Amino acid sequence: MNCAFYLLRTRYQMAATSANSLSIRSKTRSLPQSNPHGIKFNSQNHLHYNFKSSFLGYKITTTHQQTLTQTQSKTLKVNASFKVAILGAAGGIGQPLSLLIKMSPLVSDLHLYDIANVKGVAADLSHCNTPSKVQDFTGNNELSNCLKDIDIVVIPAGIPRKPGMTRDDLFNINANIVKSLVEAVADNSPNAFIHIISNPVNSTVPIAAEILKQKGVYNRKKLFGVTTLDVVRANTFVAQKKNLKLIDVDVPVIGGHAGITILPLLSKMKPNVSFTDDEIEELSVRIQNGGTEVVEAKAGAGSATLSMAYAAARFVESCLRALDGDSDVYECAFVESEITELPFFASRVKIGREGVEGVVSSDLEGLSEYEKKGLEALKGELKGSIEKGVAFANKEK
Ligand SMILES: NC(=O)c1ccc[n+]([C@@H]2O[C@H](COP(=O)([O-])OP(=O)(O)OC[C@H]3O[C@@H](n4cnc5c(N)ncnc54)[C@H](O)[C@@H]3O)[C@@H](O)[C@H]2O)c1
Ligand SMILES: O=C(O)C[C@H](O)C(=O)O
Repeated sequence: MNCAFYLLRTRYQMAATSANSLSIRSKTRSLPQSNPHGIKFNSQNHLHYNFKSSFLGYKITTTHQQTLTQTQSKTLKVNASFKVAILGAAGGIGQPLSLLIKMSPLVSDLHLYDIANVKGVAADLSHCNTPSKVQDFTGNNELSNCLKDIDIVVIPAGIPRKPGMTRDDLFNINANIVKSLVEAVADNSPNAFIHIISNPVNSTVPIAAEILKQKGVYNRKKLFGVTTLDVVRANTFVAQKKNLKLIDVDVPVIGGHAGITILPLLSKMKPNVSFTDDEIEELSVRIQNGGTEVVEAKAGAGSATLSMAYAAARFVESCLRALDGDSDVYECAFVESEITELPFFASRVKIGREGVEGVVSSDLEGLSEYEKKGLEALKGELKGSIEKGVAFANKEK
């Protein structure tokens, strides 16, 4: 099975640390390490790497890399020891995401939960000869079993947009779905990393935080709004526009995940590329409207599912690497943050075994005039969405 996934790997130096908030400043920064790769599973479930590369960007240790350089081909034993649960696994995102996570060599157990049609999805997926054991769960009675001893919970449950809708139009239905699922996560896997995909992310993440607080198990380091798709889109659109090798392109995207709250930082991208003002405007608007572009093309049949599954799988894989002890994992995510005056903000974060170890605060320094204006313009909308989520979670306490 050959797949092409990309690893974003950057190096930063920790500048200041405190118990609750780390600030990371970029000092030396390598280009993204994005290696297309070939991977095979043999009959013992050992992985056979064809190149100096790995599944979904799983980073091979230096020792392994040296060995691989010498032999060009080597069988590695990878410890499949992490348990992942997907809530909303039978949906448009849930199904391809489940497949991508089923391919991960780091996952021992894959728990699929949905209110409908999940049995067939799990039966189908379970025939793939990759390490993880797949189990299906449905209905409230099975949710707690689904969530026992889970390391990462991914939540794509909820309704998608139709043309003409904003993400905020999904609030009334999805807020309740996220609330009830996060309550179950709090009761059954309070130490898990939680990845929220359900829109509107700018509100559903604050809802999740409030629910976890009410349950007395909130750990700000382990709650993530998944904004990886914005980065994936930015990398793709910029590489196309400037005729760059995709493997080299790394565009940080900050703020939130809706309209103007999505702020790509073209001045901070790698490689260092110059843009005309028109190019900056055109690219920024396209990245901000990427979701709408797909919603309109699907013409009522939903929103991005395949690219979202790809992006979410990349984020899960990064967190698995962090849990597995990789100390060099950076991704953009919407997290509780002190990088601005807003309580939640998407930026690059360093992820470790215990979750967010710090935010890359230097990304907000030295912004272009266009980015500075964009940053100020997004704050009002993002603040409103965060407050709406917090108010919802606390209204019936
Ligand atoms: N964060 C992002 O970048 C991003 C990108 C794309 C889509 N999304 C959002 O992801 C969500 C899902 O999109 P989709 O296209 O997969 O939708 P979908 O309708 O295809 O799938 C949603 C799934 O959730 C299930 N579900 C509903 N209520 C549930 C509950 N209480 N418990 C468990 N499962 C439940 C449904 O049965 C369905 O299988 C939407 O809210 C969409 O806006 C976010
Ligand atoms: O646009 C949407 O509604 C789905 C998602 O948030 C996206 O960015 O594709």
